[in-house]
Amino acid sequence: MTTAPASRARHRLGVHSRRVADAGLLGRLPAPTGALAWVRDGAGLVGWGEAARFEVSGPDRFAAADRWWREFTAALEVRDEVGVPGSGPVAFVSLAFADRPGHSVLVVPEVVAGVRDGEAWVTTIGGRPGAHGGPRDTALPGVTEVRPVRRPSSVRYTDGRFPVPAYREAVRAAVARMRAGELAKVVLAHDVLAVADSPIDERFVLEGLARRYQGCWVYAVDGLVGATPELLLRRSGAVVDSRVLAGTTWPRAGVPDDDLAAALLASGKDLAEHEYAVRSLTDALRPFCAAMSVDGPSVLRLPNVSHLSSDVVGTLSGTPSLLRLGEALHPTAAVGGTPRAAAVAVIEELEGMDRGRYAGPVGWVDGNGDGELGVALRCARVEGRTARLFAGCGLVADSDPDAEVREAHAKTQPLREALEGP
Ligand SMILES: C=C(O[C@H]1C=CC=C(C(=O)O)[C@@H]1O)C(=O)O
Repeated sequence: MTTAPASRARHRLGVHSRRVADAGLLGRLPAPTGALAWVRDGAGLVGWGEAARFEVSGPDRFAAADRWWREFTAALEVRDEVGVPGSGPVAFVSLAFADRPGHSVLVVPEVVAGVRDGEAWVTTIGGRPGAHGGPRDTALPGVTEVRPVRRPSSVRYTDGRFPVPAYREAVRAAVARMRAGELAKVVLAHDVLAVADSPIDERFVLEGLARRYQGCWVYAVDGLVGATPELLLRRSGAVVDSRVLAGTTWPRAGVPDDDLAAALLASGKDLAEHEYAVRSLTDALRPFCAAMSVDGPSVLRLPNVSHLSSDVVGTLSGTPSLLRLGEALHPTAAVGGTPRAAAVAVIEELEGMDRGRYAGPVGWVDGNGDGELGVALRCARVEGRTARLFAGCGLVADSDPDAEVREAHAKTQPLREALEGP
């Protein structure tokens, strides 16, 4: 299913990026819903309004999104006074994990506020060419008021479509299949439903995540809100980089963090999980690169969990767009498994739920094909008073179902905290 872009996109739209004073990012989002964000430690992009939207599903979703974005940007009249990745036209991206049923979306905001290397700018998209304010404008276009951020006074939790007891059984079944040699690794996830007493303000969740999960990419696209520590791929011209995570431990009473980190680095099970994930990424990226290097694993410490982490950097040999590179890489064995096709089939069979955009690529692309795509982890799909939280764990032949249930619970902590507030 492909939805045509808004009819406005057929006319020649104006895009204007200009420098402004840095006034923060998340605090500028004007409304409780419809937030667009990709922010890490105060830098990144936020957007609001909708100049155009593209929706697609199916195995062709990356290519269709890429084609639509190229056509859309080719028809724009761009005045970019900033000239960095993320200035000029930008689309926020959130793609489905699976080929089916899946629902992927690109949203082009009317206004984007960006911060990069201490430099701030605003981009307006969709006005008549040349109609935007000049450098003396101080008010942000498209914003009449920033509505106060609301917090729910209570949140309760209830089963999602794939509750914990069924998840534990699915983990057991997957482990049996791996012991029988059917596949080497698979990542199984489950969901939890949070129900608040009032409509959830996406900005409240984003701000809570940004405060507690520094070093993570805090994101919101079309109601999917989260803070991911994992970067599928960033493209800045000819340079690409990725942060691969797999292999996890979590705080336990009486065990010093340093001991947990040392045990993680020495755990054969976690090192194997990690190695599958790194290899899936590097094998898929290598054909596009003239050079590539891997640094890791080391331990990435977050407030709720610690992960084995490797950073991959490559130099592209051609000029594939970020979306086309994402198509080759997704899903890595950090969210799918090894071999990929067998793992995806086992996920579909044993989870029996639609992951939606959880564990899919999320982030932004610009008019040069640059951008950042994270792996949509530690997230919730927010709709009115409900938020559907997702968490998954990489499994290998010697995984323990009870430990995986505890690990998945630790991975929902960021969203539970952000929904409930301080
Ligand atoms: C699938 C998730 O995490 C992945 C990323 C880091 C570590 C993982 C692990 O150790 O299982 C998972 O591969 C999730 O958070 O839902």
